[in-house]
Amino acid sequence: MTASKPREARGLRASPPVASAMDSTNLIHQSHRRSLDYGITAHAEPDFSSPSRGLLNDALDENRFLFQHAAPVMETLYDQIVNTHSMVLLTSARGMVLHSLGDTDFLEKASRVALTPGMDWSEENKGTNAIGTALTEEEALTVHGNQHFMNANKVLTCSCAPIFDPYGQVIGALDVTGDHRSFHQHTLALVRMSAQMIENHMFADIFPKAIRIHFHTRSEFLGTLVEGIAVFSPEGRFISANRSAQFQIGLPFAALKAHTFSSLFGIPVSALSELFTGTTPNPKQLCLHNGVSVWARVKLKAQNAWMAHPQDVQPPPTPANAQPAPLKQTGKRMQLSSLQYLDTGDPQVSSVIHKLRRVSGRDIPVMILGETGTGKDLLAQAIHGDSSRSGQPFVSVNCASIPDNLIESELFGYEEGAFTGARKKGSIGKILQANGGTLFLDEIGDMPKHLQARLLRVLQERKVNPLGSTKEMEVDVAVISATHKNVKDMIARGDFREDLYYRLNGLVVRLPALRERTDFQLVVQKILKSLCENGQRVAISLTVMDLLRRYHWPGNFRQLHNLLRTAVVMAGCEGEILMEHLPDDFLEEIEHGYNAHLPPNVLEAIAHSHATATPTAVPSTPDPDGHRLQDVALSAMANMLRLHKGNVSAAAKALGVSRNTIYRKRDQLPPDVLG
Ligand SMILES: Nc1ncnc2c1ncn2[C@@H]1O[C@H](COP(=O)(O)OP(=O)(O)OP(=O)(O)O)[C@@H](O)[C@H]1O
Repeated sequence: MTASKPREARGLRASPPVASAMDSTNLIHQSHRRSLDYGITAHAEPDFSSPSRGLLNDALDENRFLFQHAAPVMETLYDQIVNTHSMVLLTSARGMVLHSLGDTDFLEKASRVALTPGMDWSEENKGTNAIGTALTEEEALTVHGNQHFMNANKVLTCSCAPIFDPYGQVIGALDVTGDHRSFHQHTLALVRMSAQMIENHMFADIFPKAIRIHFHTRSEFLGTLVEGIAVFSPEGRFISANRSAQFQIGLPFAALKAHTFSSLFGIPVSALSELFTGTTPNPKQLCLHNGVSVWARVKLKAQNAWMAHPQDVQPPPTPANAQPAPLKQTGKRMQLSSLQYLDTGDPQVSSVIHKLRRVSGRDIPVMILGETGTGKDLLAQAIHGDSSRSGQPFVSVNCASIPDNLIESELFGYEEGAFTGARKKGSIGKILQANGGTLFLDEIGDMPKHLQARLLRVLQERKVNPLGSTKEMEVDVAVISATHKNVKDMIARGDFREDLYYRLNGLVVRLPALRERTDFQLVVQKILKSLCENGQRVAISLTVMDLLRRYHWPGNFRQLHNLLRTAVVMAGCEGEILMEHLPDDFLEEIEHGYNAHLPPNVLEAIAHSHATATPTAVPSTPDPDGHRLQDVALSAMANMLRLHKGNVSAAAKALGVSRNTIYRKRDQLPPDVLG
């Protein structure tokens, strides 16, 4: 077992701790002393006996979270060092190899065995070596050739970085080991960056329901490895921060625990939803408590919760003709794919997902059509999440929200001093930020005509030419675009370039409006679940569900989310959503005209909820069209009573309401109808 240093002892560093050359010599010295203390002798044969399968399986089970986040990063790291006679290893916090990637041909047979899963590289077992020593010291370091304690390991060069979980505990190590003749001084930097990437991925996953703020003094570093990430409870209590966040805020983890969102960022946490609307809104400038100005992007619980817990999501009912949803294989562990979360049984959505899966990885540009709030942005993120580019950036550009005069520089970037007001060091622009990953062009229908030709050139030639620069830069991005506009009409009017349209529309998919979906009820249940903590689930009355199902939802999911969020607050997470828990403006809208298709029992319930919610305000001022809901309900009752010659039971039965409902309204009904 490795001795764990208290987190604060490591001080404030923006990236994983790494030992300087001098420190490194000291560390190796100390490690040699420890190796002697462990009773290891340099010339002894290391223990390379096969580990028990059970032990390895237990370790894999115990480290599933680490493995899941590290495996994709290991692949990327291996791509960088391929052909260098090296291997990438992931170990547990105790130094057991969990996973290895690479070709062992460069090694003697014994060393080959040493790098297989199950082998123990703790200092106690192998003396000084990069894995064991990095885990003991909680520092990234290289142990090269003769620096190894055991003679048998002196043929190796190893660079290793510890991996910390979001609570500051070392949970494993990432290592590149190779033939000592193939030593490269950049290897350690690569390993450190990869370890940081794993840590950031874990951050994103471990606090799905919290508020996550990503920030950096330079906006172009948002979404990169060096961004600060801090996590707060919905009430603004500090939960965790990565190393870069601690560095930028200037406080260690222990001191941060006494802080809140507002004490660190100067604004109340409640202001965030106003400030950061949309799923990938533009970064905003905030001022830290120490006066440093940072660019920030925020992930709020409600935006992500829906997709956060695959284990919470029941598998959708699979339509008879649909193929079984694919599972992503990550080493031993199977994961549901992001697209799968969105497949909740509506046949139109299932067909969209089916088509998207077929083109996945084929470099075919996807265009998503759909009304506002139908989930285009979420779908784009899911496509990226399921693609081989998922470890790379997903960069979203909302062409409608950037002023015309800024969109060019936002997209293509600019060189220092390219125009008045340009930032000192220039900006790389969104297209280059997305390099290797996915560029999501939201509201593409709003792209100014004069920039369409430039965008087309980038997509055709895969090169970007930042403003004010003579250099062209190669770029590799998957492109997803979205719009709620009818692009074909725009082409006919000459507002959108046809050639750009054909470049973007490799596969066109349309998301149905919420009112068209057949899985409405399931979707409501899932959203409700995501709005409550700790597995609590608020119930919803049949009448309310009926009303929601019949409503036309012009704002689609966005509107439904907002409505349910309010209703859950009103009803409480252990309660039941009744009519009186719905927002007044929604009920008013229904009263004022959207009641044509509502059955009487729903109308009655609405009237009743108003009566209970605002007893004194019932039929004060009728609306201009004279269609107050109260009036509609009363006249329906009066008509039915006339039809049944004053027989209350028969009228109530025909209306689908109780007799008491009619009796309660007796005073407001015309006297002749009750017989
Ligand atoms: N299938 C879904 N189930 C539950 N919530 C969803 C679903 N799709 C989208 N949402 C939620 O609805 C909101 C709007 O989604 P999104 O931004 O993806 O829509 P959009 O079509 O891109 O909107 P716009 O056209 O206005 O940009 C978000 O809060 C998102 O989390």
